Amino acid sequence: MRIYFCGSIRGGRADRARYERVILLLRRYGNVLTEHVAAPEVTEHGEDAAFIRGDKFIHDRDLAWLNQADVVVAEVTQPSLGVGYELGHAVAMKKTVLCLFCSTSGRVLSAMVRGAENGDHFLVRDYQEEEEIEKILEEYFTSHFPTVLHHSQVSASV
Ligand SMILES: O=c1[nH]c(=O)n([C@H]2C[C@H](O)[C@@H](COP(=O)(O)O)O2)cc1CO
Repeated sequence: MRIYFCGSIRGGRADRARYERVILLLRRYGNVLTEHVAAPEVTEHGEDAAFIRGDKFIHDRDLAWLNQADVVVAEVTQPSLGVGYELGHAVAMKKTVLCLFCSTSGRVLSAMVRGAENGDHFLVRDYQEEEEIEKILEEYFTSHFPTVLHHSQVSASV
């Protein structure tokens, strides 16, 4: 199972540590293609600040990964143009998408994300506390990918 995780980078890094926890949990279900989204060395300037390969490289690489992905999981609390763009492409590619939104953040999620919810291939799940994410993911992968081998023996320390 190839998982494309989306989280804000140039939109702001306030939730970076949360992305790290989500990625640790996602590893139970498959290979996370975009682990760099949670990397502490990736600042709000983006990866390019660290690797100097350019925005075109980042864009084309990420769309190729998105194309390969079996599922897209996005943490959408911190608004991000890049995450919105990825979600639009994911819908166009007919990917299965789960968005996670922290309802106690004081933010209101974009209608273009909340309104894309269709009860099936595009879901938005609200949580109040980070601790709820583990259960949300477990329920999601169990119901949407019942045949996927759960790597539950791999203890993700979160
Ligand atoms: O350096 C980067 N590397 C990268 O992979 N991205 C992708 C992955 C993230 O899910 C998303 C973040 O977009 P933004 O930077 O607009 O917040 O875009 C975005 C950037 C910087 O825009």
